[in-house]
Amino acid sequence: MRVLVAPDKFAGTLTAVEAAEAIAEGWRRRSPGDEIDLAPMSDGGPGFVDVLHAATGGELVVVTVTGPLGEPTPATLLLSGDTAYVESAQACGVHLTGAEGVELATTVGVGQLVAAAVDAGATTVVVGLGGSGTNDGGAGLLHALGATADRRLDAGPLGLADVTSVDLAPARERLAGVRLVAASDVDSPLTGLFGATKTFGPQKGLEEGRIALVDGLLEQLAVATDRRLSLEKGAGAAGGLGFALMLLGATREPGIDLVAAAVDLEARARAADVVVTGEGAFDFSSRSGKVPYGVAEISARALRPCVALAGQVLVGSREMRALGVEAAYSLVELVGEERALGQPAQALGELAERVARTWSRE
Ligand SMILES: Nc1ncnc2c1ncn2[C@@H]1O[C@H](COP(=O)(O)OP(=O)(O)O)[C@@H](O)[C@H]1O
Ligand SMILES: O=C(O)[C@H](O)COP(=O)(O)O
Repeated sequence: MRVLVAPDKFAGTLTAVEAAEAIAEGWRRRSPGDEIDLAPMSDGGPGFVDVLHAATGGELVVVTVTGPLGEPTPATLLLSGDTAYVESAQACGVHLTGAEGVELATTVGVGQLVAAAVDAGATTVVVGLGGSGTNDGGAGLLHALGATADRRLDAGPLGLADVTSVDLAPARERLAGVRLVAASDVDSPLTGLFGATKTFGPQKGLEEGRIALVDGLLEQLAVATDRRLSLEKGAGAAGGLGFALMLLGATREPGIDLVAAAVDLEARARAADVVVTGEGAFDFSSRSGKVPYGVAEISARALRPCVALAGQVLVGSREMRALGVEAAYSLVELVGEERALGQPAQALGELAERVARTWSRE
């Protein structure tokens, strides 16, 4: 039988490519006759450029940008015809900010990446969003592309305090003739109960007691620019980078859909008998545009069952089936947290071997 293996990264332990290989390796141990098709995935977060490059080729160009806390940081553009793909996490990822950085961390480097793509001749720039350690409403990106304001746009959310006017014209001019796409992994609005700060601030190290203040600063940015756009789905992706890109005319596309189209996932799902997806933590946030949910949806369209392998499974079976996933299997449950985190590839292989016992017909 044929198995399509299409996982996301397991954040902090395995890239999507490593996860796919580990699953395949374990599956083959149990069912060596099965044909395995590897399709590592991304939803716009870490791995976005690698996964697209592996699937579609193109030229990789390394540039040095300003990291979220000001340090020089290498990042890679993928140039494919007149389209450039950039991954915001490379320039402002949570791995670059540390626990206390978020209030001062900036997305300047993401703006520099976009500028480098335009300078390289791209007329479409697709910005992958997700896995960020910043929460500046994308103000740094606006700054890097030439926008000005009566407060600092390049000093994280705290720099925005009492901002009342932002001149976007120079940034819009810089991008004249360029189509911008925000490939987002979540559909949160910029602010409020379901906004970037409240939902994703804590995972970036923002203290509970600071959420209202930082959310208020992003609200000031919205009022000074375009409050209506701040309510759009995806405006809150990557700490509000989605919003800043929309201010510059970007259209929003779920990153998972974009990657799935690039790797021709639906046709590959049709050619398979079962689809295996996965990610570090399979939780309810997986619902909003994350890889397992997107892969499950595509599998359903292809009339194929989809199962998920995850570091931790944090949804009940009813929610899981609502997500279109037939069964979800947990690394931590099989081997315990220490081994799951310490030997992730081996542990994932073992889990895949078990899952093949149930799902392989061999
Ligand atoms: N090998 C692993 N074993 C157990 N849990 C893991 C493993 N790798 C990652 N995780 C968990 O997954 C979390 C990250 O979730 P993930 O779904 O990969 O990314 P995100 O939700 O940021 O897109 C980590 O904080 C960790 O708790
Ligand atoms: O804030 C972000 O970077 C994302 O849009 C949500 O974060 P996650 O993809 O790391 O969960």
